[in-house]
Amino acid sequence: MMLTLYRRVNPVNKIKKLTGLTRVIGFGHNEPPAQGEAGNTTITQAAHEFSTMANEADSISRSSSRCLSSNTSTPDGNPRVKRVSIEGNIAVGKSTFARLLQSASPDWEVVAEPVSKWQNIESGTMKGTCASSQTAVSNLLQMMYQDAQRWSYTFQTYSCMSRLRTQLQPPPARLLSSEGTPVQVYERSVYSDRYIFALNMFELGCINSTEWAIYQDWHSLLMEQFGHQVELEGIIYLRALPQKCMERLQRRGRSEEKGVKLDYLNKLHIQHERWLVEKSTELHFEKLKHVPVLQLDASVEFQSDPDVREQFVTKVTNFFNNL
Ligand SMILES: Nc1ncnc2c1ncn2[C@@H]1O[C@H](COP(=O)(O)OP(=O)(O)OP(=O)(O)O)[C@@H](O)[C@H]1O
Ligand SMILES: Nc1nc(=O)c2ncn([C@H]3C[C@H](O)[C@@H](CO)O3)c2[nH]1
Repeated sequence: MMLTLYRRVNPVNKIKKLTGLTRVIGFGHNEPPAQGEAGNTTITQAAHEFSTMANEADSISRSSSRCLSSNTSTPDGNPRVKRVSIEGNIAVGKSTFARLLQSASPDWEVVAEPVSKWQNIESGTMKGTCASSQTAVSNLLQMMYQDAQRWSYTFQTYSCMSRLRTQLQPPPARLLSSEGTPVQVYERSVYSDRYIFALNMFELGCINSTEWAIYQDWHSLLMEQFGHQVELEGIIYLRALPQKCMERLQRRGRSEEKGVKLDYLNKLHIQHERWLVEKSTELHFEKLKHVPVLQLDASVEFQSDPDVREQFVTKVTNFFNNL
């Protein structure tokens, strides 16, 4: 019997060959990311083709109502403690803003992005010379920036898993007994993992079509299984132009981000705008399509200006009260 194997042509690879974008995004210090938008539209079309294919069987019906054991519901079925994520480009100021919120009200609990986990993955033990052993530690954030094509898929599996853990953390007792509007605030979410970063890496060719299909498959399964526990009631979008984010990124000087180029921040900015402003990103979770978004101008300097800080806190308070 003869077996015929058909090899599907990966349109992204084909496009990369056509446009010469063989290393669409190399953050490694010897591999600057390609400048300009060459080929991006076509890659985006290919991305859409694949995301449609991978998701036909994947349209999510919300999982049968899984109750939050640690977050009691109001009579209308909504969780007592609201859940909001802060979204925005790299170095736009999410952690800084989160600290401001944390100090503004005891009813708000901020949960940081698990960056330090990505920088310190215990990856086994190394035998030392004199019978001692040392723990080997990998920095996945650095590995991803140095060789995006090799490590992006691995990075997205780990970032998404660690975000899921973060979002599943029960609210602290203080929030459960609050008489105001208690809110758990996450720095980014399982949704930006998919609709900002993983999607962007796919469009850049750093995640191939097989990896993207697999990512979407398990992401949808997890969202379905964890149902209401990972849903958000609101999103705060901190918006600033990529140039401003670049200035802050450089000022912060995180060593892993040395190779990040303005072009990459431009692309991430576009993904945020599509998802949160233009609403043109194809989403697969019904509730997410209707989550209210509070957009704040993050380009203003608020650290040294108490009036600006107060205005931000007032806007956020009103937003939370209306969720
Ligand atoms: N409103 C602001 N005005 C001026 N500088 C700011 C402002 N917000 C943050 N910064 C500075 O910009 C840098 C990046 O801020 P921060 O670490 O809060 O960004 P981030 O969005 O959390 O980053 P990441 O995307 O890596 O998680 C820091 O050096 C911080 O002090
Ligand atoms: N590739 C990729 N996928 C993600 O889901 C993701 N989330 C955050 N980051 C990068 C941005 C900052 O450098 C740093 C801290 O936010 O980590 C990500 N990078």
